Amino acid sequence: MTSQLDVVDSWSTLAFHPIPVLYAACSGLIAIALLLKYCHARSCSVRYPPGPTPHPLFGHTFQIPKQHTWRYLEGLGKRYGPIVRLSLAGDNLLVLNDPEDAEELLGRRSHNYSSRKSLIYAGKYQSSEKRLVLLPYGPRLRTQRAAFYQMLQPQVVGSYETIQELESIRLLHDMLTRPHEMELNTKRFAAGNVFHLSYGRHLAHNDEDLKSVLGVLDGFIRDCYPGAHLVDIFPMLDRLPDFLSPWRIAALRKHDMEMKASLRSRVETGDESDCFAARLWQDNHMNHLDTESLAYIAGSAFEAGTDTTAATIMWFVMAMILYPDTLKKAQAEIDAVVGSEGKTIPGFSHFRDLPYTTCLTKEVFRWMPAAPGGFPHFSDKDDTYKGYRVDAKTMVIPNIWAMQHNEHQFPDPLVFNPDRFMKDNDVPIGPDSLTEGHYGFGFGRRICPGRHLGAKTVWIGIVRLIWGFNFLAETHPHGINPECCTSGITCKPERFPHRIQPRSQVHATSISDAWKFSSVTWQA
Ligand code: HEM
Repeated sequence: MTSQLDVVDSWSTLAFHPIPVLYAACSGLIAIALLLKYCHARSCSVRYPPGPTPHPLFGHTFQIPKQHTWRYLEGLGKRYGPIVRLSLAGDNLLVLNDPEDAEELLGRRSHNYSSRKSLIYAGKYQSSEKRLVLLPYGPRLRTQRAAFYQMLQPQVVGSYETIQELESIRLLHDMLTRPHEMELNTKRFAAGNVFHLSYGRHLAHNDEDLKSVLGVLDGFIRDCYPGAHLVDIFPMLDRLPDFLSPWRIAALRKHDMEMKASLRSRVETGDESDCFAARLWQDNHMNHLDTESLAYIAGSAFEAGTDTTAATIMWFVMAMILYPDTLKKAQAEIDAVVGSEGKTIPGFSHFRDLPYTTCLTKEVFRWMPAAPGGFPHFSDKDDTYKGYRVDAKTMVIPNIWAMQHNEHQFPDPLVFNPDRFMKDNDVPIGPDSLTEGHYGFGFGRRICPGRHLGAKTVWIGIVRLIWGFNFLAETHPHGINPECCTSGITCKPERFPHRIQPRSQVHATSISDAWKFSSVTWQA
């Protein structure tokens, strides 16, 4: 009989015998090899999304055009399918041309797709990593967006209507007295609204405030352009000392200037004013934001709200010249509500009586989106989607242009046709509906926090312009081409020949009277 001790002994003898050891080692190696093979097979079955063949060194950097990139990306979508992969200056890009994919990745999977690519020049130094638009996903972004939400949620936005109506009287007056400065008039209107809401006072009449606001804005947009600063392409340049990095000193100087300008506006605003900035400071016991973050929240409203709003109104003017029947139909609708004599200017109280004009506003957002290429989101972790592999740190581009010019959802997409929103239950019921049915305000946790305000600003501007003016082509309308537009984060029409005329002398007098009255109100 074998004792227990013998069994243990025989195991140990067996264990150290060379043949079984060799056997065990071989089986281990075979298992590892099989595992590797399995992993490899798996990684092969999860492939990257399709796209054009990249250059071995530069990827697609020199294939992607800088002008009207969204149209090129739309073309890739038609060729390779709605999800396209590219690489640009060392970054992985995932282009989404279909809203369903954007809603899944940027919406339902937003925990992974809500960051922004970090920018050393504009983000780290110029903004001290506190500028909302550039913040990566995390606690700081959540706090800043919560503060924004407190100020810009639909219920609160209702209380800004008086300011929006006042500022739109200025727009009417500017179009009456300076019809050739359409672009500047729309920018003054857009910036004026956000300035008034943020700091409780209107832009100076001599355009000094406007020029400084637009100057900061243009500079910041340029600083964020891909490739604008070498350090954002080669981050190791950030390790160089200050005396070899003049760009760093320049970025820090811009930061100082921005802080000083914001502080000046804050001092001029005062605590008692009922405006965005004053409320932010008053409610800060809830948000616990430092002074720089507070300054950037108010500043972000300008950066993101001025160009987008102005561009939308410029596209509206072009649409009215190219599609005069839609203008006539909207004028008839407005006249039926406020009278055709030109004595009563329509306002927010008429919203529910103006479904066609409201659909016309939505169609402007769809026809020529102000941010056609979307704002890129940035992913934090590896993911798989529809059998495709999406690496961590991929820049995800929601191509709003392609989504809003999709034949299936929007037949004849290049045609400006407000009736497409007048179908059955789609007739607008409240101001919230302005942001629905199109994708012009982005997606998921980074969706535009100013959309309710921005959409209503555009609406009141459009409704009142339709009420008061006719828009005519200086030459034949065929000379006006919506494809002639700027390229960048926002897209607006290049200068086009146009004439803006009051509909009648009574309309003109009503505008002048309203302007005199509102100037008194402003000074009061
Ligand atoms: C017609 C007007 C406007 C349009 C078309 C528009 C469009 C957009 C779009 C497409 C985005 C990017 C969303 C994304 O990343 O998915 C965005 C972001 C943003 N918008 Fe607007 N916007 C408008 C007006 C405004 C206004 C009036 C404000 C402020 C008062 C504003 C504040 C912002 C801010 C702060 C962001 C950045 C949000 C973030 O990064 O988390 N926008 N907007």
